[in-house]
Amino acid sequence: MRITVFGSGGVGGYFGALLARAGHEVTFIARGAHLEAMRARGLQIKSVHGDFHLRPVHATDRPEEAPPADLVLYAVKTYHIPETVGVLPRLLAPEGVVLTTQNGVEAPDQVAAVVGTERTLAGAVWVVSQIEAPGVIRQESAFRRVVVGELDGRLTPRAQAIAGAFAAAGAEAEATAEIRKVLWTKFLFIAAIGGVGSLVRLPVGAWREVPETRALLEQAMREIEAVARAAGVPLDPDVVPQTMAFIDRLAPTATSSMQRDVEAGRPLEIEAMSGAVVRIGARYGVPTPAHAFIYAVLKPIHAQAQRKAGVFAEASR
Ligand SMILES: NC(=O)C1=CN([C@@H]2O[C@H](COP(=O)(O)OP(=O)(O)OC[C@H]3O[C@@H](n4cnc5c(N)ncnc54)[C@H](OP(=O)(O)O)[C@@H]3O)[C@@H](O)[C@H]2O)C=CC1
Ligand SMILES: CC(C)(CO)C(=O)C(=O)O
Repeated sequence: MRITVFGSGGVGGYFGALLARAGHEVTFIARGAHLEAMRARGLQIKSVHGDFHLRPVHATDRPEEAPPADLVLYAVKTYHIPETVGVLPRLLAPEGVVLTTQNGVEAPDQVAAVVGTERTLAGAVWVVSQIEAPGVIRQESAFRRVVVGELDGRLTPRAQAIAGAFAAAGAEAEATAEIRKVLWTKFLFIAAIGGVGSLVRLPVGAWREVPETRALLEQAMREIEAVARAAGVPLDPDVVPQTMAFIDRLAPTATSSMQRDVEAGRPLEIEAMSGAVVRIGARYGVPTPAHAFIYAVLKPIHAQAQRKAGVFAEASR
């Protein structure tokens, strides 16, 4: 397959590298020091599943230099979607599709609004992976799972072929006829633990058994469950106890990526997390006070980090 990775960070860089190692023709769209390092030294993967080094790699910051793609792996953060989504149609071959990888539940529809539902596949991704240094990705989790689905709920050969390509490259991957349910189930987990963890700012073992904090976590999950049901998403009846049990099994040192972003002063995907719960809840008349509170606290922290990131970007030009 001819693949373009748009956003070559923790997710795009890691899975793109796996796919390139498996023999696919991969172009990486990147920028800044990470792009320069990839051009100069290739892309180095440090992973619990084995280190490897792709060299040379085809990396560019000019989308027009990417050959028409059968698959675009779209892996920018959610706050970069508005400024990048317009480029996607130009990256695609006539039968090409975009696979979204973002946390949250809105990216697939944002992409479909630009490239069309028939050219959009939604992906749900489980991995812990990040840019450790320019040109270097560190992948830390035993899990590296991708679930792929059509927005209209059909189980199609193309979704199966793309999941098959990820599986052949080493990931756990499957195609599903229920991608909205999968995305919302992950959302219920990540927006709740990410939101509460970003307020508490301690590893999960320090707060999941504190009765008041546990109650807040459960309320944050129940609000997402209520919004999902109002939106017609058929979550499992016991999705909240299932997710609480999963959180109880996490290593006590675990944190979410949003919590790590808060602690590092990076921008946050807060609009796509609690922001989305509040917005979608309002659309269906579902009250979401816990997420409204989380959103109100984290929104200015995100804004401040974005201002700082803008200043640094300006200074490095
Ligand atoms: N990392 C993980 O373990 C997981 C992440 N996810 C989700 O996957 C999505 C991607 O996350 P992640 O991979 O961590 O994000 P990263 O920040 O690691 O990677 C995104 C990359 O896209 C780049 N980018 C953004 N805009 C452009 C542009 N216009 N041109 C070129 N490059 C651009 C960023 O560059 P720059 O830094 O310069 O902005 C960055 O290198 C998120 O929605 C996240 O929630 C889901 C599961 C796990
Ligand atoms: C929990 C995890 C690692 C699963 O992929 C995740 O998506 C995140 O921390 O944002």
